[in-house]
This record gives sequence, structure tokens and C-alpha cells, in this order.
Amino acid sequence: MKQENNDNGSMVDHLLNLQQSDPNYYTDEIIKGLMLVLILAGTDTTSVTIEWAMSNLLNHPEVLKKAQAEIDTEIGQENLIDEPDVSKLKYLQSIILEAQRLHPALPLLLPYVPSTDCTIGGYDVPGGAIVLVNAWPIHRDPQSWDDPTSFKPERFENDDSQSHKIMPFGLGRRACPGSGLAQRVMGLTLGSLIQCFEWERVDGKEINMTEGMGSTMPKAHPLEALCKARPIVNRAFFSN
Ligand code: HEM
Repeated sequence: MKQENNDNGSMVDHLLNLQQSDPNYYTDEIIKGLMLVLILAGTDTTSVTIEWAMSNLLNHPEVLKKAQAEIDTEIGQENLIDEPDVSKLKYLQSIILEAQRLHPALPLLLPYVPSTDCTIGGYDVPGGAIVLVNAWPIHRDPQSWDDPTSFKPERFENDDSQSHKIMPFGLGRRACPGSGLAQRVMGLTLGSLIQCFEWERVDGKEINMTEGMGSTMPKAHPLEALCKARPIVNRAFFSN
């Protein structure tokens, strides 16, 4: 890999700089491995969640309208949404939480292996056993949620405690280290799609929400939708 001082602020730049001070640890192989893990763990999970969120929005036009109104009020139609704006968009964040509640991208999280015998929820678990946490039914438990199978972002609005009842990124010290990045990317992407386009279902037909098979939980039927550019697209991309 390149050996001169790299300082453009990207993660690869930092790793290549570390390679110069500690070449035995930061080998090319370690750097490539790190980048590969981040791409594998971070791309499908994020895009699949955005696809579930958009599908839910298309099946709930009143929610989509409310999200668009929030963006138009907070950001307007003059400037494109930017990363720092996402923290102001509480309803957009509630939509993402609700999409993750109903359709966690990794419903079984990652396998855990306790190093010693232990007791989990009253069950004796021998050390070395593989333990899977199934977040899917936990997120739809009728004892924890009213109307658990319905898409209602309002349940997260004005009540921060609700978001602690879901675990789309796992919990504890092996929880997803990319959750902050994922939340920002999902907020910015979904926010941009809502700010820039009017969305409609094809032929008005309900979006099929059947779950498919895969390591990240995909839609059985990939989302298809119609979109029409809003005025901001012309303003931002085509005017001088
Ligand atoms: C919506 C997007 C994402 C979801 C739903 C998600 C979900 C998860 C889950 C459930 C785990 C296992 C946690 C556990 O078992 O307790 C995990 C682990 C991990 N995630 Fe994510 N993730 C997302 C995005 C990302 C991104 C953007 C990155 C990095 C760029 C990333 C990197 C990782 C890594 C490296 C691990 C393994 C951590 C370890 O074993 O200590 N993830 N993720």
C-alpha cells in the first residue's frame, strides 16, 4: 500500500498512517480485513432497513405526509437536508425506529458463546454453547407493545424510553459498533428521499411486506415504487 503520509481524514488514511508508526500490527492484511468487515457488516444491514422503512411509508401515506411536513418545516425546499439536520427530525427518527422494530435487519443478532456455565432467564446454559437472541418476537411482544404488528412511528414520538425496548443493534459490549454511523446514514438517506421526491405505489397496490430468507432479513419482493422530483431537485442540481 501507499507509504507516504496520508491525511485526508478518511478511515483508510488513519489506518495507513498507523501502519507507518506500527507496521507489525497494522499490516496490509489487517487493514484490508477491517475495511472488508465494515463493508460487509454495514452495507446490506443499512440498505435493507431503508427499504423496509420506505415500504412501510408507501403503505402508510399519512405517515409519509407527516414526515414530509416535518422536513419542509425544519429544513424547507431551499436547502438539501444535511447530516446535522437529522437530529432535528424527531418524526423521521421515529419512523426508522419503528421500521427497525418490525423488521430488524439481523433478527437473530450474532451468535453468542458464553465462556463459562451460566444462567440466562432461569435456563442453565453450559459454557461453549451457542446462544441466539431472537429480537424479532421481542420487538412484537404484545406485553410490551400496543397493537404490536402495526406500523405506528408515533409510539416513539415524545417518549425516549420506548427506543430502549428494541435491540436492532444488539446490546452490551458486543453490540453493533456501527450503530451511530448507521443511524446517521439511514436518517440522511431516508430524509433525502422524502425531501426530494413525491412517492407513490405502482398501480396503487399495497406493498407486499412478506419477509424473505437471508442473513440480513430481506423483503421477499423487492420494493418497486413511483417517484416524481420535487422542486428542490431542480433548484439543487440543475439551476446555476
Ligand atoms: C441498520 C444498520 C445496522 C444494523 C441493523 C446492525 C446490526 C448489528 C447487530 C445486531 C450486530 C450484533 C450485535 C450483537 O450480537 O449484540 C452487529 C454487529 C456488528 N456490526 Fe452492525 N449493524 C448495522 C450497521 C453497521 C455498520 C454501518 C457497521 C460498520 C461500518 C457495522 C459493523 C458491525 C460490526 C463490526 C459488528 C460486530 C461487532 C462485534 O462482534 O463486536 N454495523 N450489527
